[in-house]
Amino acid sequence: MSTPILSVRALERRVGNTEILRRIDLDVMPGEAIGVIGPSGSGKSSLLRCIAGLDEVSGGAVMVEGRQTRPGDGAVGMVFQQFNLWPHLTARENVALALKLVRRMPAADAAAKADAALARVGLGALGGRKPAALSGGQQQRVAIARTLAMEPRVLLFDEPTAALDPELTTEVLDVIRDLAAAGTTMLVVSHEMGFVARLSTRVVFLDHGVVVQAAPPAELFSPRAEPRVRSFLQTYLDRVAWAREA
Ligand SMILES: Nc1ncnc2c1ncn2[C@@H]1O[C@H](COP(=O)(O)OP(=O)(O)OP(=O)(O)O)[C@@H](O)[C@H]1O
Repeated sequence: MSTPILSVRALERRVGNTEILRRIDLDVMPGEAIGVIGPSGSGKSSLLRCIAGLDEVSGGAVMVEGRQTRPGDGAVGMVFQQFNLWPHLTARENVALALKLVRRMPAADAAAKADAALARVGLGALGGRKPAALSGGQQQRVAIARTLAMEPRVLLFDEPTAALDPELTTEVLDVIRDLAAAGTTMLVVSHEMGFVARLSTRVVFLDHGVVVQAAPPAELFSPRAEPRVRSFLQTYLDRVAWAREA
């Protein structure tokens, strides 16, 4: 029996009187891709941000490989909706920056590692370009390479395609799918339901800061799913049906 790579235990986040996350428990096995879905405001981003140590938790624990995570330990890496690349730096320099500043890696080693990370997202030939000379999809792939280069044990994606024009989402989703196929452990928050259904080993449905159901996609995306899950997913099916008719 393998042991979880990520354990979330009774995780709570409160801001004032608002309970944002209520005793979340989640064990993620090595190589799992966990889709996180749920209504707007249900706590999806907060869950990822708490796992990454970016939001303060009010109770509980986040452990990676049995050790409680600490800010800056690099155990968890996160990719955001916004790419946040430095406009004056090339793709390679953007990826290498944290390797030099945080990991204290010599410049030549950091550049080589950045090139390897860019190659993994299909941008091996574009390391010398600045963000303005890249498409939105390519910029997001640079942001993914930047996170990969730090070699986190667990990768978190928070709406990675939400800032992209629809025609640019596929290339980013393909990169995430390839990383999952290569055994990267990941949690993905996305409204791309078809992608989540195909990618995930399990899908977690959050509502009001509570895990309503966590199950393989075939169970969650089925008529037997918990009623709240079903009615949420129905809105997506309706939208697809509407688009077909339009
Ligand atoms: N710093 C904060 N202070 C107060 N309330 C907050 C704070 N951060 C988040 N919230 C609230 O917590 C709830 C969960 O927010 P969160 O962004 O995690 O939800 P979400 O499921 O990711 O939503 P969406 O799909 O719209 O991005 C929301 O009601 C939000 O308004």
